[in-house]
Amino acid sequence: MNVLAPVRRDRVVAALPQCFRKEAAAHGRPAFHAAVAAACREQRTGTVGFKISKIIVVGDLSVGKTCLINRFCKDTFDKNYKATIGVDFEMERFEVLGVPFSLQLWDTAGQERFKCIASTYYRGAQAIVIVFDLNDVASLEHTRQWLADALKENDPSNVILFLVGSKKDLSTPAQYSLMEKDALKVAQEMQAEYWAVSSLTGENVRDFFFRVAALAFESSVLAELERGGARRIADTVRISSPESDLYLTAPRRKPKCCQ
Ligand SMILES: Nc1nc2c(ncn2[C@@H]2O[C@H](COP(=O)(O)OP(=O)(O)OP(=O)(O)O)[C@@H](O)[C@H]2O)c(=O)[nH]1
Repeated sequence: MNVLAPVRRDRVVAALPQCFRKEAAAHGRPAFHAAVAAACREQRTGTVGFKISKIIVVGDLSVGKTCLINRFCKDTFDKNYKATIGVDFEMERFEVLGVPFSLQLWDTAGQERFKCIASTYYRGAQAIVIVFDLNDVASLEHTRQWLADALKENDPSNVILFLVGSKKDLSTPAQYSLMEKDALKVAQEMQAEYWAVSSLTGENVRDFFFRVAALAFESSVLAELERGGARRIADTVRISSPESDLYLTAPRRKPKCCQ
């Protein structure tokens, strides 16, 4: 018996959502990986349809992590600041290329005194979203430390990274373009995909989370195909090497700032 409600029609992903800036994108492909599209068409996605993908959202206090999640999940915006104590999470169900896929979005505390509670929830993330305030250069500088802390609990070769500038509505175009230059440099250094959003106006918020869902889904299907392929080969010839076409995704190096 299916006890879950059907996926909302506005959470259906039928094509790969595009990146925000080509210079700092997880990949520049215009469409889903061909192997992923074929697996979905032929219903060969294994356990991916039952998977809940954990996404952690980290960054300095008051940069707008809670507002970002609330804008997407509840379409609300609160102008009053209420610190997150420890962690909180929201679930969002999607359908990607016809396959159900859920994101568990973990909102973590940015305040130093709650950080040790929050960091105990970092483990097992499929994507790390590091948020900074586009109007506060110190919050951008601190993103390297947030990434280093989050990677202590996760395998750097297996997570997708996003660097998100928040409160875009508060910066003038001139201020924004200056900040974006620095942010792109940091994103490239981290090998993170860069986005700029406003939770007040909603600008880019939906596009951003759709991209997160799509990339997490794509990497889950690729991992499933690799596992399936590896099992089949192990049954016969017992060969596997990173050069073989079993490895559909290139293992990512540890970001320079965390070496
Ligand atoms: N103008 C504007 N204000 C924002 C935006 N996003 C968040 N804020 C404001 O920034 C303040 C902090 O937002 P939160 O989402 O609570 O920040 P947080 O990062 O979750 O903070 P911690 O829980 O302490 O880590 C609040 O007063 C929000 O109203 C935005 O896009 N535009």
